[in-house]
Amino acid sequence: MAPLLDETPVSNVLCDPPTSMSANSSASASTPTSSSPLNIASIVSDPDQPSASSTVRNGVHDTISSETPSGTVVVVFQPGQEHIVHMVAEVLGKPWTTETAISTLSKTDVVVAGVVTDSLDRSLQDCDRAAIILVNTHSVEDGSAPDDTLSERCDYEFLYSRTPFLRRDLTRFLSLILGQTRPHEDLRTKTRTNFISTTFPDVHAALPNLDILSVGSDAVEIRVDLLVEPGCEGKVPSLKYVGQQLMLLRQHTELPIIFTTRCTKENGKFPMNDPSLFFKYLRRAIQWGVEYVDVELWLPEDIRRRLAEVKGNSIIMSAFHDFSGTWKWTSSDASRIFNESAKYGDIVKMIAMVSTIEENYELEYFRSTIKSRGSGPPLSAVNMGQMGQLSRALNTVFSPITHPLLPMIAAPGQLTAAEINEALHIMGQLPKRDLYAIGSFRSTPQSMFMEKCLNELGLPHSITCIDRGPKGSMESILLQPSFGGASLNPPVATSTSHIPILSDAARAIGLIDTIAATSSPTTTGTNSTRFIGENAAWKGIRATLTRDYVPSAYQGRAAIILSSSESDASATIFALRSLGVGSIYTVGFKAYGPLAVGLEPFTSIQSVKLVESPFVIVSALPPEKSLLVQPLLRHYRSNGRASPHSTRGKVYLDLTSGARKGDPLGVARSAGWTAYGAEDVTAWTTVETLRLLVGQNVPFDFVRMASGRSLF
Ligand SMILES: O=C1C[C@@](O)(C(=O)O)C[C@@H](O)[C@@H]1O
Repeated sequence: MAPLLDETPVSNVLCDPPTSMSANSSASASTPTSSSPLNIASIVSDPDQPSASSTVRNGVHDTISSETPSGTVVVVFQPGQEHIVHMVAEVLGKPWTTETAISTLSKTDVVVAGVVTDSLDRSLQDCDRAAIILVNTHSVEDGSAPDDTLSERCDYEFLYSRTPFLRRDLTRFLSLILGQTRPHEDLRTKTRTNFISTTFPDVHAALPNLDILSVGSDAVEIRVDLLVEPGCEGKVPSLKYVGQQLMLLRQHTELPIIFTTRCTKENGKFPMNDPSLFFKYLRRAIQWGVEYVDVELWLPEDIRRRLAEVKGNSIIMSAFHDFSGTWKWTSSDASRIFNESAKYGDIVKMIAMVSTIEENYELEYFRSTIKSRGSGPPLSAVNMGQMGQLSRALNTVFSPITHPLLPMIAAPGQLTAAEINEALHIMGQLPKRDLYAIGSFRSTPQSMFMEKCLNELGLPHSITCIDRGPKGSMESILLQPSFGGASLNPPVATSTSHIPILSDAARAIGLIDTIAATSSPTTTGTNSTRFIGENAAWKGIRATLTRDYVPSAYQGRAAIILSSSESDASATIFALRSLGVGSIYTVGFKAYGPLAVGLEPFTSIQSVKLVESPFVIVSALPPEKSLLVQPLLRHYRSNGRASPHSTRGKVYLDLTSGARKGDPLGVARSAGWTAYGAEDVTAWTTVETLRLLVGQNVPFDFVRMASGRSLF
């Protein structure tokens, strides 16, 4: 048997990572052995804070979604590419082995096992196939493609090249295939969703503008049929080429991808004489962990059913297009098509070419009859052609959009996100709102950025930056009749008057950083607007923490939070609890609010030394105290002898902003931590804030690019 990394007996390692130990427990094998000096006494709070069970997750019961994957993840790797097995284990926060008899492993708890391609047959002997998730991994760096039979044998396939994006792409892939992130769950709750139909023959051409292209989009469509493989012009691009193109696209956008093989009869280039070709490509897309797969309705039912059976965590978009110009939304065929699509589709897309404006009204009537059913998959329906443009503004579910920077439009009559918003505004569907960035000078750059986004998206709203000023001045803004929402930096307490409704997160955290407008229908048929106090910061923290680790990597693991006050730490506590962390040890503050239960304050240097190695440390210290975290980072450095590699201290998040003392991020990186600064959290939080304020998606990469390294 190949040794596990730390040479711990296999029986000890093939089990869940150690659960948290109380600060009062005596030292054990998992106690860090590093003897770095600790000098944090000056920030340790009084020991009178009662401690309670770390399993209590009050306030966040609705947000926990970090299930541990069930089954052994077997990573098939090419000779010489063992590093990919380590990386999978890292991302999952699990120990790994290159144990070759999988049958013995699958009876134990979750573990990552690497199997080199040549020994797959031997390794799988007597193995319960249902107990393992077989992931083929293949480096495309040398231009090669995986062996087709090997790909087909595996459940999933990860194509990679050694770029700075590899880790992030792997995390996203694993999170999706293991069901730990479900992007569609989030998108289905949005009032409107758009996707950008890219029409590039080669994804490379899209990369320089991808960030700007996808402002206002919730997903990116790759039109596989429009890809042109060099040397194979006029032919269906090979799976090898498609795989590389998809990998490239996914490495450059955090948005979910829609994989489309549009047929020749429906304005695409995929030949229709061999439906099994569609199955092959779409099945492979599912194996590649693509979030949305477009399955055309004309395909034989057997193919559609089989795709639905193997879809895993991908979402099937059933697609029907009619270009005849004679097809009618009022015909009985419309309902028949919807029902047939709904058999295997999670979303039903119906699109027809029209030549009169009335056909948009007919579509709206059809839409309302489908809505009135109250169940079944959502309908995404638009008309093509200039006369159909109205329907593109009225459709709310995954509206296909274009952008001036694309080489061509994907279908006649397509509009940009800005055009749709402008049309909605003119029709009275998107009234102008006065938005505010309320706070200190810190909110100015953020509000300037938001203003640019409003312009880019063609939104009619205004945004005004104002200082919070004396007590009561904010309240007077909230009472203005044209008030349309606000971002608050710094956040305000949930007790602030005139914000009567709170989200669950804001209530638990005790802070509001966004006031969002929600409109709901009244009994008289009109819409009434209400304002809700939200907290976007915790989502920014969670999104940052799950960039390089899947959510379950945090489950049951210890965390340390350093802060000068409970309020500076509360969004972090909430985010960590949403990831199901184990014990949370606190340094520098006492907690009394709804999130206090289960926190264990470090009471002395001794208690720091007695607890298990934390998986994550978050510092929310003010700049003048920022260096106080450095001894902890050194103490729990990642080369501690006692823990296996894949379970030792991992993530350091530094929420301190402004001129600071010391260089905690530098110290963390050199001590082996994956370290993030406040800028990442701020960018993710801005994504969430824009979504709450104006219901539009502005991708993280765009925010990060536009904000530079130091802005807001
Ligand atoms: O299904 C659709 C919709 C579409 O045909 C349109 O009409 O905008 C554009 C296609 O790229 C996409 O796959």
